[in-house]
Amino acid sequence: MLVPFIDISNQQLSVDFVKSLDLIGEIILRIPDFNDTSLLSQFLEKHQLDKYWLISVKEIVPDDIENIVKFLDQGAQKVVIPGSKILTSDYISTLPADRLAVNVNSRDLCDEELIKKLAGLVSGYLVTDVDLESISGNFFQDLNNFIQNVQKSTLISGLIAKVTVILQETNDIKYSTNLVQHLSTISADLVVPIKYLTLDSDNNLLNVADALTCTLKSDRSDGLFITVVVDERGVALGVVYSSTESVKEALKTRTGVYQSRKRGLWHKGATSGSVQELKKIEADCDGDTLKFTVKQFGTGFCHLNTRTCFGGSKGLIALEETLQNRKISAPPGSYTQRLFQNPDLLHSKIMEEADELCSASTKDNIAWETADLLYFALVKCVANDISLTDVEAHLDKRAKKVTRRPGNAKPQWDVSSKKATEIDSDTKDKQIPDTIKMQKFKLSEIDSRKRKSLLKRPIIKSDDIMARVRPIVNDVRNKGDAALIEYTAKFDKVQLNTPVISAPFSPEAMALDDVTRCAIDQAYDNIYKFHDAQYDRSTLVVETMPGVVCSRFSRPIERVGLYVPGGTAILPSTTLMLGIPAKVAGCKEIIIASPPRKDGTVVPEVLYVAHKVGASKVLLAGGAQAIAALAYGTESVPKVDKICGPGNQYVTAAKMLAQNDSSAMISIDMPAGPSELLVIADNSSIPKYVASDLLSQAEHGTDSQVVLIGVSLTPEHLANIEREIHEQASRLPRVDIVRESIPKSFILQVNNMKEAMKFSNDYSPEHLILHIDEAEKWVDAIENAGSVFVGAYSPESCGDYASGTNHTLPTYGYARMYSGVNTLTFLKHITAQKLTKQGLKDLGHTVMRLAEVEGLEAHRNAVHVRIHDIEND
Ligand SMILES: NC(=O)c1ccc[n+]([C@@H]2O[C@H](COP(=O)([O-])OP(=O)(O)OC[C@H]3O[C@@H](n4cnc5c(N)ncnc54)[C@H](O)[C@@H]3O)[C@@H](O)[C@H]2O)c1
Ligand SMILES: N[C@H](CO)Cc1c[nH]c[nH+]1
Repeated sequence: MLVPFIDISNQQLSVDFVKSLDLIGEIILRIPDFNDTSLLSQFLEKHQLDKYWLISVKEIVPDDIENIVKFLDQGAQKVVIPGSKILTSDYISTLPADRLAVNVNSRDLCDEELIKKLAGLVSGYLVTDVDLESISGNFFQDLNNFIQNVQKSTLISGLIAKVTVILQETNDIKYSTNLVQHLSTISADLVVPIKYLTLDSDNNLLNVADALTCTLKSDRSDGLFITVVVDERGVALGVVYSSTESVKEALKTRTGVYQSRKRGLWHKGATSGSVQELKKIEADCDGDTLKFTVKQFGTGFCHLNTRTCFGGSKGLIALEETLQNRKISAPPGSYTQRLFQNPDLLHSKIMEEADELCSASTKDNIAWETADLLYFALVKCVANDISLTDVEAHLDKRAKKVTRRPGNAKPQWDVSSKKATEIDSDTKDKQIPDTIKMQKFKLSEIDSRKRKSLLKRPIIKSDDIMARVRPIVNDVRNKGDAALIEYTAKFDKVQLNTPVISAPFSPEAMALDDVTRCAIDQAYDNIYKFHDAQYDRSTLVVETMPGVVCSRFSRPIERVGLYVPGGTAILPSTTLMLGIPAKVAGCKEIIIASPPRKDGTVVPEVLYVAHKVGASKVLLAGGAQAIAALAYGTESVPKVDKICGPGNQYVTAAKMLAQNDSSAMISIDMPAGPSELLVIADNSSIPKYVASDLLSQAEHGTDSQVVLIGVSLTPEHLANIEREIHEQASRLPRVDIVRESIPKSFILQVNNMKEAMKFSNDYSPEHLILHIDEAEKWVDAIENAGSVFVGAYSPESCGDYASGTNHTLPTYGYARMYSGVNTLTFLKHITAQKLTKQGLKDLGHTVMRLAEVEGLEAHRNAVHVRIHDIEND
């Protein structure tokens, strides 16, 4: 292996070059004097090295010791000190051995006594004064013996010894990969002054990547090195291949560059934007695998747009990602966003959680409280643009300190000096912090006004929303694509070059793993079957009286725009629910609109479905701006005839505005707003199923509303459902949303099924689930609901994704008069009639009389002129 050597008095160093050298491992820094700390501080400030050893030009004197400790505290990996000093200084010998290295003159290699004495006191050896000639002669054998002795003696103390060799400076010195390889056969590293190193091709200098890879071996026929890629926290992102060429490029650019087996040099992220900043390249213990540590940007490492090739994140990384997303755009009413905006609240919560953690005593409780505290602490970090990696860098830095602080508490926190208050851990454990619960009412105890208010949904301030949406719609109408791009940058924080992707879509952009693709394919087939069955392609023909034949046939709506929400959750399932009926109906042009991801792309699942349903374009925009583009058209978005799909209040308001503007010539499906669910449950219900169903809709948004009607529930049964709600909710990744939506939702206790059904029909829920005995028997009693789920094994999630029914349904009580999206949504019906002479003769007098009643003479005459002819024929 190669160890670069830098004399820090050299002012000419290129910062970029030093940064690249820092990627391959430890660097030895030579400082003029251990007594002078300022030069090193300046150097480190400029170069920010990760791992370095320090050696001084001047002999060490007793006064230097304090500074040596300072250097170690500051982060030096090892300080190189002559053996005589280590053995004679009481203080140095107490410093940790893994932070000390010794310089050994090549003449002393055979001094076994010295090696024995130093064993356990140091972990690094710098063999000096080696001349190039001797390295292939006897000296090599001596060095080999020395290394074996060192390894034996240090092994006992549990240390890993590193032996490095530095050559005497001569004029004609030439460093080669042969020399590096030669030394590596006996586990010695070659120290090379920076002036002999290069990242380019220069025959007189040693290329750093050549020196790094020359000691590696590949067990592959193509000679490539298996390369594990990890993030800064050591989490594996995936496995790729490297060659000497790719390592050269990686070191030069300090980015993730690999060797693709098919396509040659592969600059990771060059096309997807998911680039990597290179942090470290290391070889494994037996030199057949490389490890690249990187900072990953964009959607992630995997081509499937997940963070890693082994799936998404979890634990603290997942929490950090969620918080960072919330900071960019949080759902309305998000608790995390409230914390971002209110430092006082965050301060109080951190203090409160720290206090609760101190009082926690059982394992579960301690874990619970620690999780709470970590959450609030991380909110504070993210609010101030501090990452987990930054926090860990501090921990690592602290771990390098050799001096320890006493660690006593500040007086105001010193509980040992105060009279400790006994905490009854039993009571404490029973208090579940922030219970997530619904409001509760009994039908028999509320008056009609209260009942009416329970039937209402939260009031939407539609004037406010309209006032916000109108200028957006007008802008898009007047300025087209430019306005679309501008609003996407404003609301979605994405800068697009073009707002539209046209079919055929690139296979890479819709690449999915097999499991996801199969799931989508099965859902597609079921939804297709159910929607195809709804399409009656025959013509309806009725002879209303002899000679008068009326008919009706359907035709698809030609151009449709399908809105797929993407604010708080991206919904490929909505793409299925809208795209399939449009395809079944035979719409000629299908355009899908959905807010883009942070990297400006569309989710591959959405694109895959867009491709399956035959969409011609995907519009990368959300909210009112997307609806306006579909309604009026822009340079790149064709105007459509009908817009379908759910969305937030801005989407719904824009749909209503467009529908009311006759110049837009547009129709919409229905006002589909925030998701809602009503569950009717009796004592035969299974509490954990009931709770899971309620939460499945409550997690959609802070404005989602769920209702539980309990039919003569026993107090125990109701308590079990409530406990399940809290416990399951607390484990959800979207608990922040649920914490807002559940308290706005309610449980209503009734005495019998008749009362339950009456309330449900009056409420007209988007989804209705029957968790009751003999559930099918009650289906006949349902008058109003968007979609019904019958019995314990029909979770609403099945209708959301894959059973076959549609999930775009009327909310807000509109189920009273609207149906959910279905195949007919994308069809229009045309009627026709044919009258024979006799038919007209028989019907004509009725028509003429009615026209006379209405005073419409021309109508009457159109019949009269014909009847006159027929009668005079
Ligand atoms: N009823 C149904 O069938 C059904 C199905 C699925 C989803 N939903 C509902 O759809 C909704 C989806 O909402 P969403 O927000 O996640 O996604 P969305 O795609 O509807 O809205 C996101 C867009 O809103 C716009 N926006 C955000 N803040 C804005 C502001 N301050 N001013 C103007 N525009 C702004 C942005 O352009 C953004 O792209 C949820 O309420 C969910 O319950 C309903
Ligand atoms: N439940 C939503 C309709 O209100 C639809 C949906 C999409 N993904 C999951 N659920």
